[in-house]
Amino acid sequence: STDFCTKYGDKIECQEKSKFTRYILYDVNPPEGFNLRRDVYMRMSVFARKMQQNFGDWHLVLPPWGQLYHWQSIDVGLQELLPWSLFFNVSSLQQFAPVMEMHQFLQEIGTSSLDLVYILQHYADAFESGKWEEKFEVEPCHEDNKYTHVNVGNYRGPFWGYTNITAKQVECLSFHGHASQLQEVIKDLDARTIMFDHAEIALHDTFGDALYWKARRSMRFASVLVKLASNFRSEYLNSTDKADGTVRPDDWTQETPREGVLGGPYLCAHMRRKDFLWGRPKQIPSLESAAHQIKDHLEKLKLSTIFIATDAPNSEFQELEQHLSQYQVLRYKPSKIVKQTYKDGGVAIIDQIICSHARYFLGTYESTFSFRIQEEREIMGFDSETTFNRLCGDKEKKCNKPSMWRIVF
Ligand SMILES: C[C@@H]1O[C@H](OP(=O)(O)OP(=O)(O)OC[C@H]2O[C@@H](n3cnc4c(=O)[nH]c(N)nc43)[C@H](O)[C@@H]2O)[C@@H](O)[C@H](O)[C@@H]1O
Repeated sequence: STDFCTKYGDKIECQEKSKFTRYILYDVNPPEGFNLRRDVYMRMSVFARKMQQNFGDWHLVLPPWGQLYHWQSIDVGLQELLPWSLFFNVSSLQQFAPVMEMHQFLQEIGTSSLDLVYILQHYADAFESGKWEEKFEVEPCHEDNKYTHVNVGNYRGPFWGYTNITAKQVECLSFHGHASQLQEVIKDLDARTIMFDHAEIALHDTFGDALYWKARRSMRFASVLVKLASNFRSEYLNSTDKADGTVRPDDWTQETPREGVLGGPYLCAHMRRKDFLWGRPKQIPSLESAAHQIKDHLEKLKLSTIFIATDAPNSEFQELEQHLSQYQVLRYKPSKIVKQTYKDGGVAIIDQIICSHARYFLGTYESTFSFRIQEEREIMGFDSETTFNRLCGDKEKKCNKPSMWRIVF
């Protein structure tokens, strides 16, 4: 088979292609938020795992976090080029798929010019034919993009905010199908470093089966965030893993199916506000109505403590507190040092961890932030009735419960 050669000073070393380490990189449509990006990661990790199983030593490079629209705090320093280890346990991820951080990739590869970038795009007629057909093809770009051709074999682009990364070739790839189809796209290429932009266009290979859940279970949070959440639970919510029945093995591969987990003696409501107020006006309750709904649940559950996870400004939180004055209403307020170290993403994860341990969870309609909490509770073994619930809009006639995506081992 073809050899790959690398130049070290004036020496050239060649190796058989199948034995050479090769790298897949990706990025996502800029406006997408943190929790949809986690979903895209799952698709890409399944794809990279299959590449490694079927076609040699392929690795997935974790795209650094940064510049997300929702990360608006100004008192936390730059929220750019953040490694995955700030939020997730990377060794856990590696037990599912061959992933590495960007800084490790840059160290290993010793060059910052990627061989090939594919910008995924939908087929122009993707939603017209109604016929399901997996296909892909290099085509002219349908829309403007942020890659510019500087000179032959040299493109500049966003590249997660790295100004020193460039690409040798950039193509638009019309794509329709599952992430695994990307195997067909690259398996016979000679490129060593291939990036997919707009990776969200590739769909999950399978949704909700054991492999999907393995990828999901491998996404353990960074242990320091778990610790910060545990400290808050024990200090303010009378909640410990031992008492709540949520003790888990450190290693996710050792986790087994569980049922009927109790959870801490509090209700958690994830109250998505901000852009959802105008994006989903019918399904987002007023603060007064949210308080009423929460009260009803507290009474049924005979609980008196409520934890609120929200992106709402403090003034809205205080108004909600007033409507619920006979109960204990809590919100996680990070210390300055926690906020500066773990930033908006880390604080959001701490909120998610606290909610995932509650006796009962109320989410927000179509929020991926709520979906990720639901999955966490499925993994831990909560009864689905305590998990798949949501706040309803003030005038919503038919307030359907969220779809139940039950865990499969
Ligand atoms: C309509 C879509 O909605 C999607 O939002 P949705 O799924 O809720 O969920 P996310 O994609 O996570 O985006 C919401 C972001 O807002 C902050 N946020 C939301 N809720 C909370 C909370 O309870 N606590 C804390 N600390 N932070 C919160 C957090 O930074 C989070 O990543 C957007 O990502 C898409 O771009 C799009 O706008």
